[in-house]
Amino acid sequence: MLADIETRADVERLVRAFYGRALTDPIIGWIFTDIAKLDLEAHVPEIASFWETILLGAQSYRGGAFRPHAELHMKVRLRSGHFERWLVLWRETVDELFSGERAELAKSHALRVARAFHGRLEAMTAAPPSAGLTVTRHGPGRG
Ligand code: HEM
Repeated sequence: MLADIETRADVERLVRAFYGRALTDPIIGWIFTDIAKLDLEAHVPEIASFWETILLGAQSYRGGAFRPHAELHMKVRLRSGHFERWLVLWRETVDELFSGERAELAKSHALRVARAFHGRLEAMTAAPPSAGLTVTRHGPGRG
């Protein structure tokens, strides 16, 4: 039986394992490697802090997670199929490594964030910032 997510080291292991899949994925890999040119070593501490804050109550994440996705969306439209794929890879990675309450929360929270991101991106596409809207951050800053 697998253990639950307990420490920041666990969170980092999860995040690294996820990117191991995501970066080579035939559906979304190119977005990270060719478009965002993701610097994984710079990115892992940020995203680990995001998940540590949600799963372990660490408050180590400073917020603003939506912004890089809005920037990405301007270059290459992030569609629901991309988010669906992201979620499949995330769930597979969580289930492969962990089991328990926090593992479940990691999956359910990802679904909520993916829906929120996608909804905001679609709204942006309908009325892009160049049409007079400003991209702002709402809520507690974790979205
Ligand atoms: C198709 C879907 C997605 C793509 C292509 C994508 C891609 C990216 C990229 C390229 C970055 C920026 C890395 C950087 O330059 O620092 C990023 C950051 C991030 N993403 Fe995503 N992402 C996706 C979905 C999600 C979802 C569903 C979540 C939520 C669970 C999420 C959470 C984050 C967080 C927390 C950051 C860090 C933001 C920061 O630096 O503070 N992403 N993502």
